[in-house]
Formats: sequence, C-alpha cells, structure tokens
Amino acid sequence: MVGVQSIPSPAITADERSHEVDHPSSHVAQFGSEQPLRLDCGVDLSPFQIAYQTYGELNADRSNAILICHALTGDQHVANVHPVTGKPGWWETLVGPGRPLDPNEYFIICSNVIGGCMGSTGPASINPATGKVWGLDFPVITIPDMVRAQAMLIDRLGIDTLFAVVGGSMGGMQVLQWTAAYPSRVFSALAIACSTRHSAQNIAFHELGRQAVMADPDWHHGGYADRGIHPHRGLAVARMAAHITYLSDAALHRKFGRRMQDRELPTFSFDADFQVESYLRYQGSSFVERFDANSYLYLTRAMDYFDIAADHGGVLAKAFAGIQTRFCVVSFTSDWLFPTSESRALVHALNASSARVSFAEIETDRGHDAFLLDVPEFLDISRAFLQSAGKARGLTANNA
Ligand SMILES: CC(=O)SCCNC(=O)CCNC(=O)[C@H](O)C(C)(C)COP(=O)(O)OP(=O)(O)OC[C@H]1O[C@@H](n2cnc3c(N)ncnc32)[C@H](O)[C@@H]1OP(=O)(O)O
Ligand SMILES: N[C@@H](CCO)C(=O)O
Repeated sequence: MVGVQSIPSPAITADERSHEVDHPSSHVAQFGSEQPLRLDCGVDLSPFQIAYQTYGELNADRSNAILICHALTGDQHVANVHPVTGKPGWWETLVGPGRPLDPNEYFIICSNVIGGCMGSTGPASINPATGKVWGLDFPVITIPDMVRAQAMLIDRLGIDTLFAVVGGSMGGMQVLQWTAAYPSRVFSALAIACSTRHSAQNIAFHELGRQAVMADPDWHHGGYADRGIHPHRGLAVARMAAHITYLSDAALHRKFGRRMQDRELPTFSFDADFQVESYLRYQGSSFVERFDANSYLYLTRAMDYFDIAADHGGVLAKAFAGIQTRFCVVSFTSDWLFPTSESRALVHALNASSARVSFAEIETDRGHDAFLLDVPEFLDISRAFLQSAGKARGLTANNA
C-alpha cells in the first residue's frame, strides 16, 4: 500500500495470532481475569474473547481506524468470504477497494459482538466454571456491554481515537452508544437505519421471534447443545417473521407479487404455493445454518433494552452534550422498523447539543435492509461524509 506505514496490531500476542482462520487479518483477542468485562447486569465476565477482522493498515499516527459495528445477525466477516456460508462479506457494497470504506485508505476493524456466535464469547461458548456450554446461564448483555468490549479491543489494538464508527440497525445503536460513552474517542460517526431506543413495535416483533424459538421442543430451555440438537424450526420461524420487517410491502410486491412457485394453480394444501412463501421458507432455513438460537435471544434482548436517553434523565440531548464528533445520520423512506421519524428525533437531539450533524433520508422501496444493498445514493453519501471528515482529520488519499 503506497505511502502507508504498516503497523501490525501492536498488542496482539503470538497466541492470539495462532487463532487466525480463513483470512490473513482474522484474529481473536482474548481478555483474561485481569480485564473482566463489566456487564450492565452486574456480572464481571471473565475470561472472554472477541473475534474480529481487520482490513488495510493502520497509518503512522494511528488516525485512520474505522470500526464497523454489525447488525443483529451480522458478524466480523464484513468484506471477506464468509467461512460458514461461503458467500461474500455482508457489506461488500460499502467496504472494499474503490468502495467508500476503502482498505487502501483506512484501517478497518469489524468484531463479532459479545453474545454473538461467530467466535466472540456468547451463550454457545463454553462456561469455564462448568466446562459446559453456557446456554441460558450466560449473563444478559446490552448494547453498552457490546461497546465496552469493543473499546477493550480498540485499546488492545493501540488506537486512542477512531476516525469513524459506522453501523446500521443494531450496528447503528452501537455507533450511538460509542459516541455517548466515549465521545472523545470517536472523530466521526455514521449511524444508519437506527434509533436511540427500541420502539414498542420492535420489542413486540422480537418477543414474537423469541417465543417461536422457545416454543420449539428442541430448545430445552436453552440446553439443546448438551443434547447435540438445535431448535431449527423455531429459529427459522423467528427469522421468517423478522425478515418481513426488513423489507417493505412495495419490495415484496415488486419481487413476488402474487406469483406462484413452480406451479400454475393452487394445490389446495399448505405447501408453498406462492413465491413469497417459498422465499420466506428459504430465508428461514438458510439462516439456521449460520446462527445460534440462544444468541438470537440474547442479541434481540440487547436491542430491546437499548435506550440512550434513559441514562440521561430521559433527555436525549444530554447524552451528546458538548460532543465534538461529526455525525451523519441516514434513514430510508420505506424503513418501517426504524422509520425516518426516529432518525429525525436523533438529529434534533444532536442539534440541541450543538453537535455537527448531517442527515439524509434516502428514497427507496427496499425497506430497512436497504443499508445492506447496492443503493447508490447511500453509498455516495457515505463516501462524501467520510471524505469530508477525513479532510478535517488531516487524512490524505492513502493516508500518506
Ligand atoms: C453474515 C450475514 O449474512 S450478515 C447479516 C446481514 N445479512 C442478512 O441479513 C442476510 C439476509 N438478508 C437478506 O437476504 C435480505 O433479504 C437482503 C435485503 C440483505 C438481501 O436482499 P436481496 O439481495 O434483494 O436478496 P433477496 O432478498 O431477493 O434474497 C435472495 C435470496 O433469496 C432466494 N430466493 C429468491 N426467490 C426465492 C423463491 N421464490 N424461493 C426460494 N428462494 C428464493 C434467492 O435464491 C437468493 O438466495 P441466496 O441469498 O442464497 O443467493
Ligand atoms: N438483516 C440484518 C439487519 C437486521 O436489522 C440482520 O439480520 O442483521
């Protein structure tokens, strides 16, 4: 990389490097009892580990680091082939050479959240006290817990201030939590399709999903791993219901309408007569191949508990008082899960805090998950925001 001084992750030990998996910059950072993770529920989690990927190189003054926070079922494999699904990284529209988050310019970090199931400690991990899978003995985690764990990782990487923290949906919640908890460590923040608190409707959808998991006889009160089984049916139903909320009526109509699946006439049965039924079944069955049911319970719960203003006497602006971080808030017109009104409320609070904030509502029928798709206006806005913040930060092309 021309003009970029390569600084290997400074505090990563040889032991940690031995955990490298499918990618040259794939790591697991382990934290021990000297550094427990203090959880909001009152538990000190120790030891624990965070699995993460990096792309690009940290520059000489360590000013070009971008942290990507993933959404509910995402993971650290943001821009490399996924080791389980074999599919491209989940945000390759945004991250990659020539993309708005270009590893030739930035040192990009993405970690699997605490509570996740792709290498970070979560309910599917082994509880060192029992030698068995944690299951429901795993402590309930929150968005602030996820961010606290990430901050320990960022410390471990020797980075004081992140050039940017970027994320959509649950990732956007983490972005906002980063700015509220560590304002001086975040130079710029790109918060997409998110909210400062989970709405009653969203909590209701999550509860529906959790009940579907818990109603599966294979769930065994979270103890399925010891029996060598997994509540696939319940988790698939949960994903099917959730997936509908990630799209929009218009998008479903455009994709499938009332068209039939591989047939011309109704079968007068409960087979998947309609394409949209077949599609949903596919989304459910492919999801369970890559996700743990208990993790789904814990991560949905973390989103439900999220409410930044609650920690500031119910006044959202207080969470951002005096903040110097540059914000860009993005919403999508057809997102009914995190509607534009919630982004506007955030922008108003940032304005009331005299924060620097730009806001874009993007016209699309692709619903909440538009942030994961190739939506040119979204990508252009992201690029322009980071370039402008980069100038203010003194970053030059290729960060020479
Ligand atoms: C690790 C991670 O994945 S990170 C988490 C973020 N990623 C996700 O949430 C993935 C799940 N979400 C999605 O797939 C979302 O629908 C989106 C919005 C991100 C993708 O949208 P699009 O690119 O428009 O894809 P679309 O929703 O049409 O789904 C395409 C898939 O459905 C399948 N499909 C389409 N029609 C049908 C049908 N009638 N019957 C069965 N399957 C169908 C396609 O074969 C395709 O399968 P593939 O993903 O294995 O290639
Ligand atoms: N579809 C994405 C976003 C959900 O908010 C996910 O599963 O993580």
